[in-house]
Amino acid sequence: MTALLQVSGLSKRFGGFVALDGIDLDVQPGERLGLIGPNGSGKSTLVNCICGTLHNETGSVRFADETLDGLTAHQRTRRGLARSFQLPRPFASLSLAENVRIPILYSVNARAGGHLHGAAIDERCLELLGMVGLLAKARQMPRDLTQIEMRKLELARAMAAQPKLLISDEAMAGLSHAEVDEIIALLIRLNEQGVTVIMIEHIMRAVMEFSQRLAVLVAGKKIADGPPKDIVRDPEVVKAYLGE
Ligand SMILES: Nc1ncnc2c1ncn2[C@@H]1O[C@H](COP(=O)(O)OP(=O)(O)OP(=O)(O)O)[C@@H](O)[C@H]1O
Repeated sequence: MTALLQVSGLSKRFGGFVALDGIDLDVQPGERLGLIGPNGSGKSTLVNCICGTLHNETGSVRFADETLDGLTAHQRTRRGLARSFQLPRPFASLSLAENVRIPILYSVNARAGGHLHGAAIDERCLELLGMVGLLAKARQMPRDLTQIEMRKLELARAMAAQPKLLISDEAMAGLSHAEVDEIIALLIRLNEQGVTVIMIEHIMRAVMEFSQRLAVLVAGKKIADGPPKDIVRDPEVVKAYLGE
Protein backbone atom coordinates (compact mmCIF):
# COMPACT_ATOMS: atom_id res chain seq x y z
CA MET A 1 0.00 0.00 0.00
CA THR A 2 1.29 3.50 -0.79
CA ALA A 3 1.70 5.59 2.35
CA LEU A 4 -0.66 8.57 2.67
CA LEU A 5 2.11 10.56 4.37
CA GLN A 6 5.80 9.98 3.76
CA VAL A 7 8.32 12.02 5.71
CA SER A 8 11.90 11.33 4.62
CA GLY A 9 15.16 12.54 6.10
CA LEU A 10 13.53 15.62 7.61
CA SER A 11 15.76 17.93 9.66
CA LYS A 12 15.05 21.29 11.27
CA ARG A 13 17.39 23.65 13.10
CA PHE A 14 16.67 26.73 15.20
CA GLY A 15 19.95 28.62 14.92
CA GLY A 16 22.58 26.13 16.04
CA PHE A 17 20.04 23.89 17.81
CA VAL A 18 19.02 20.72 15.98
CA ALA A 19 15.30 20.27 16.75
CA LEU A 20 14.75 17.43 14.25
CA ASP A 21 17.46 15.17 12.94
CA GLY A 22 16.74 13.03 9.87
CA ILE A 23 13.16 11.96 10.64
CA ASP A 24 11.61 9.21 8.50
CA LEU A 25 7.93 8.50 9.09
CA ASP A 26 5.31 6.80 6.94
CA VAL A 27 1.60 6.83 7.76
CA GLN A 28 -0.74 4.48 5.91
CA PRO A 29 -4.25 5.46 4.76
CA GLY A 30 -6.76 4.84 7.55
CA GLU A 31 -4.13 4.42 10.27
CA ARG A 32 -4.28 5.74 13.85
CA LEU A 33 -0.75 6.72 14.81
CA GLY A 34 0.33 7.97 18.22
CA LEU A 35 3.32 10.33 18.15
CA ILE A 36 4.90 10.52 21.58
CA GLY A 37 8.05 11.83 23.22
CA PRO A 38 9.13 13.92 26.20
CA ASN A 39 8.65 17.70 26.35
CA GLY A 40 10.88 19.39 23.79
CA SER A 41 11.54 16.21 21.79
CA GLY A 42 10.36 17.82 18.54
CA LYS A 43 6.77 16.58 18.08
CA SER A 44 5.22 20.01 17.41
CA THR A 45 8.18 21.03 15.25
CA LEU A 46 7.64 17.91 13.13
CA VAL A 47 3.93 18.66 12.79
CA ASN A 48 4.74 22.27 11.87
CA CYS A 49 7.12 21.06 9.15
CA ILE A 50 4.53 18.59 7.83
CA CYS A 51 1.80 21.26 7.80
CA GLY A 52 4.01 23.97 6.30
CA THR A 53 4.08 26.47 9.16
CA LEU A 54 7.84 25.80 9.52
CA HIS A 55 10.30 25.02 6.75
CA ASN A 56 12.62 22.05 7.14
CA GLU A 57 16.20 22.46 5.91
CA THR A 58 16.60 18.92 4.62
CA GLY A 59 14.28 16.10 3.72
CA SER A 60 10.86 16.02 2.15
CA VAL A 61 7.18 15.53 2.88
CA ARG A 62 4.99 13.62 0.44
CA PHE A 63 1.24 13.45 0.93
CA ALA A 64 -1.32 11.64 -1.20
CA ASP A 65 1.25 11.01 -3.94
CA GLU A 66 2.38 14.61 -4.14
CA THR A 67 5.45 16.41 -2.82
CA LEU A 68 4.43 19.19 -0.44
CA ASP A 69 7.86 20.84 -0.21
CA GLY A 70 7.57 24.55 -0.95
CA LEU A 71 3.76 24.66 -0.52
CA THR A 72 2.24 27.04 2.04
CA ALA A 73 0.19 25.84 5.00
CA HIS A 74 -3.04 26.88 3.23
CA GLN A 75 -2.10 24.95 0.10
CA ARG A 76 -1.40 21.88 2.24
CA THR A 77 -4.77 22.23 4.02
CA ARG A 78 -6.49 22.31 0.63
CA ARG A 79 -4.75 19.07 -0.27
CA GLY A 80 -6.30 17.37 2.76
CA LEU A 81 -3.98 17.96 5.71
CA ALA A 82 -5.64 19.34 8.84
CA ARG A 83 -4.48 19.91 12.38
CA SER A 84 -6.07 20.87 15.64
CA PHE A 85 -4.12 23.01 18.07
CA GLN A 86 -3.52 22.37 21.76
CA LEU A 87 -4.73 25.89 22.49
CA PRO A 88 -7.84 26.30 20.33
CA ARG A 89 -8.00 29.57 18.45
CA PRO A 90 -11.57 29.97 17.21
CA PHE A 91 -12.75 33.29 15.78
CA ALA A 92 -13.99 34.88 19.01
CA SER A 93 -16.53 37.15 17.33
CA LEU A 94 -18.16 34.38 15.27
CA SER A 95 -20.74 31.82 16.39
CA LEU A 96 -19.83 28.13 16.42
CA ALA A 97 -21.64 27.57 13.11
CA GLU A 98 -19.78 30.50 11.54
CA ASN A 99 -16.50 29.15 12.89
CA VAL A 100 -16.90 25.85 11.05
CA ARG A 101 -18.14 27.67 7.94
CA ILE A 102 -14.75 29.37 7.38
CA PRO A 103 -12.75 26.20 6.56
CA ILE A 104 -15.57 25.09 4.25
CA LEU A 105 -15.33 28.36 2.31
CA TYR A 106 -11.55 28.56 2.22
CA SER A 107 -10.56 24.90 1.94
CA VAL A 108 -13.39 22.77 0.58
CA ASN A 109 -14.69 25.41 -1.82
CA ALA A 110 -11.16 26.24 -2.96
CA ARG A 111 -10.70 22.67 -4.27
CA ALA A 112 -11.47 21.75 -7.84
CA GLY A 113 -14.99 20.32 -7.93
CA GLY A 114 -15.57 20.96 -4.24
CA HIS A 115 -18.16 23.69 -4.41
CA LEU A 116 -20.85 23.84 -1.73
CA HIS A 117 -23.53 26.56 -1.87
CA GLY A 118 -25.74 28.39 0.67
CA ALA A 119 -28.09 25.80 2.18
CA ALA A 120 -25.63 22.95 1.66
CA ILE A 121 -22.97 24.87 3.61
CA ASP A 122 -25.45 25.58 6.45
CA GLU A 123 -26.38 21.92 6.55
CA ARG A 124 -22.73 20.83 6.57
CA CYS A 125 -21.94 23.25 9.45
CA LEU A 126 -24.72 21.73 11.54
CA GLU A 127 -23.63 18.22 10.59
CA LEU A 128 -20.08 18.97 11.76
CA LEU A 129 -21.27 20.45 15.05
CA GLY A 130 -23.59 17.45 15.52
CA MET A 131 -20.68 15.09 14.94
CA VAL A 132 -18.81 16.57 17.92
CA GLY A 133 -21.91 16.99 20.11
CA LEU A 134 -22.22 20.78 19.81
CA LEU A 135 -25.33 21.06 17.64
CA ALA A 136 -27.41 22.65 20.40
CA LYS A 137 -24.80 25.41 20.72
CA ALA A 138 -24.53 26.26 17.01
CA ARG A 139 -25.59 29.87 17.54
CA GLN A 140 -23.52 30.45 20.66
CA MET A 141 -20.12 32.12 20.78
CA PRO A 142 -16.83 30.40 21.65
CA ARG A 143 -16.69 32.31 24.95
CA ASP A 144 -19.79 30.38 26.08
CA LEU A 145 -17.99 27.01 25.83
CA THR A 146 -16.34 24.84 28.47
CA GLN A 147 -12.79 23.60 27.95
CA ILE A 148 -13.84 20.26 26.45
CA GLU A 149 -16.38 21.99 24.21
CA MET A 150 -13.57 24.25 22.93
CA ARG A 151 -11.55 21.13 22.06
CA LYS A 152 -14.57 19.67 20.27
CA LEU A 153 -15.09 22.89 18.31
CA GLU A 154 -11.40 22.79 17.38
CA LEU A 155 -11.83 19.24 16.02
CA ALA A 156 -15.00 20.25 14.14
CA ARG A 157 -13.10 23.14 12.53
CA ALA A 158 -10.30 20.79 11.50
CA MET A 159 -12.85 18.31 10.10
CA ALA A 160 -14.67 21.09 8.22
CA ALA A 161 -11.81 21.15 5.73
CA GLN A 162 -12.66 17.50 4.89
CA PRO A 163 -9.14 16.26 5.59
CA LYS A 164 -7.60 12.96 4.56
CA LEU A 165 -5.23 13.31 7.52
CA LEU A 166 -6.04 14.92 10.86
CA ILE A 167 -3.19 15.74 13.24
CA SER A 168 -4.54 16.18 16.74
CA ASP A 169 -2.02 18.07 18.89
CA GLU A 170 -2.70 17.47 22.59
CA ALA A 171 -6.47 17.70 22.37
CA MET A 172 -6.83 16.21 25.86
CA ALA A 173 -4.45 18.21 28.07
CA GLY A 174 -6.19 19.41 31.22
CA LEU A 175 -9.37 17.36 30.72
CA SER A 176 -10.93 15.00 33.27
CA HIS A 177 -10.78 11.20 32.92
CA ALA A 178 -14.31 11.05 31.48
CA GLU A 179 -13.63 13.96 29.10
CA VAL A 180 -10.47 12.25 27.84
CA ASP A 181 -12.62 9.18 27.10
CA GLU A 182 -15.02 11.38 25.12
CA ILE A 183 -12.25 12.83 22.97
CA ILE A 184 -10.71 9.38 22.36
CA ALA A 185 -14.13 8.09 21.27
CA LEU A 186 -14.59 11.10 19.00
CA LEU A 187 -11.17 10.66 17.34
CA ILE A 188 -11.85 6.95 16.82
CA ARG A 189 -15.24 7.80 15.25
CA LEU A 190 -13.57 10.24 12.86
CA ASN A 191 -11.01 7.56 11.98
CA GLU A 192 -13.81 5.05 11.34
CA GLN A 193 -15.30 7.55 8.89
CA GLY A 194 -12.12 7.21 6.85
CA VAL A 195 -9.85 9.93 8.24
CA THR A 196 -6.26 8.95 8.99
CA VAL A 197 -5.30 10.35 12.39
CA ILE A 198 -1.98 11.24 14.03
CA MET A 199 -2.44 11.89 17.72
CA ILE A 200 0.17 13.74 19.77
CA GLU A 201 -0.51 13.21 23.43
CA HIS A 202 1.21 12.98 26.79
CA ILE A 203 -1.64 11.05 28.47
CA MET A 204 -0.37 7.48 28.02
CA ARG A 205 -3.74 5.87 28.76
CA ALA A 206 -5.21 7.79 25.84
CA VAL A 207 -2.24 7.02 23.59
CA MET A 208 -2.50 3.29 24.30
CA GLU A 209 -6.27 3.17 23.84
CA PHE A 210 -6.20 5.12 20.60
CA SER A 211 -3.06 4.10 18.72
CA GLN A 212 -2.60 1.20 16.34
CA ARG A 213 1.07 2.18 16.03
CA LEU A 214 3.41 4.39 18.02
CA ALA A 215 6.34 6.52 16.87
CA VAL A 216 8.64 7.90 19.56
CA LEU A 217 10.74 11.05 19.29
CA VAL A 218 13.55 11.80 21.71
CA ALA A 219 15.78 14.86 21.30
CA GLY A 220 14.82 15.32 17.64
CA LYS A 221 15.38 11.70 16.60
CA LYS A 222 12.85 8.93 16.04
CA ILE A 223 14.02 6.18 18.38
CA ALA A 224 11.17 3.68 17.92
CA ASP A 225 8.23 2.95 15.64
CA GLY A 226 5.91 -0.05 15.89
CA PRO A 227 3.01 -1.77 17.70
CA PRO A 228 2.20 0.02 20.99
CA LYS A 229 2.60 -3.11 23.14
CA ASP A 230 6.16 -3.59 21.83
CA ILE A 231 7.08 0.10 22.00
CA VAL A 232 6.21 0.50 25.68
CA ARG A 233 8.47 -2.48 26.47
CA ASP A 234 11.35 -1.25 24.27
CA PRO A 235 14.25 -0.66 26.70
CA GLU A 236 15.42 2.46 24.85
CA VAL A 237 11.92 3.97 25.04
CA VAL A 238 11.51 3.04 28.69
CA LYS A 239 14.86 4.62 29.52
CA ALA A 240 14.50 7.77 27.45
CA TYR A 241 10.80 8.46 27.62
CA LEU A 242 9.22 6.80 30.59
CA GLY A 243 12.24 7.60 32.79
CA GLU A 244 12.53 4.13 34.31
N1 LIG B 1 10.66 28.76 17.15
C1 LIG B 1 11.61 28.16 17.89
N2 LIG B 1 12.80 28.76 18.11
C2 LIG B 1 13.76 28.15 18.83
N3 LIG B 1 13.62 26.92 19.38
C3 LIG B 1 12.46 26.30 19.21
C4 LIG B 1 11.39 26.87 18.45
N4 LIG B 1 10.35 25.98 18.43
C5 LIG B 1 10.75 24.92 19.16
N5 LIG B 1 11.99 25.10 19.62
C6 LIG B 1 12.78 24.14 20.41
O1 LIG B 1 12.80 22.93 19.71
C7 LIG B 1 12.68 21.82 20.60
C8 LIG B 1 11.49 20.97 20.20
O2 LIG B 1 10.30 21.68 20.53
P1 LIG B 1 8.85 21.11 20.23
O3 LIG B 1 7.87 22.16 20.65
O4 LIG B 1 8.79 20.61 18.84
O5 LIG B 1 8.79 19.87 21.23
P2 LIG B 1 7.53 18.98 21.63
O6 LIG B 1 7.99 17.57 21.59
O7 LIG B 1 6.35 19.33 20.82
O8 LIG B 1 7.32 19.40 23.15
P3 LIG B 1 5.97 19.44 24.06
O9 LIG B 1 5.60 18.01 24.33
O10 LIG B 1 6.42 20.14 25.30
O11 LIG B 1 4.92 20.20 23.29
C9 LIG B 1 12.57 22.41 22.01
O12 LIG B 1 13.85 22.40 22.59
C10 LIG B 1 12.11 23.83 21.75
O13 LIG B 1 12.58 24.70 22.76
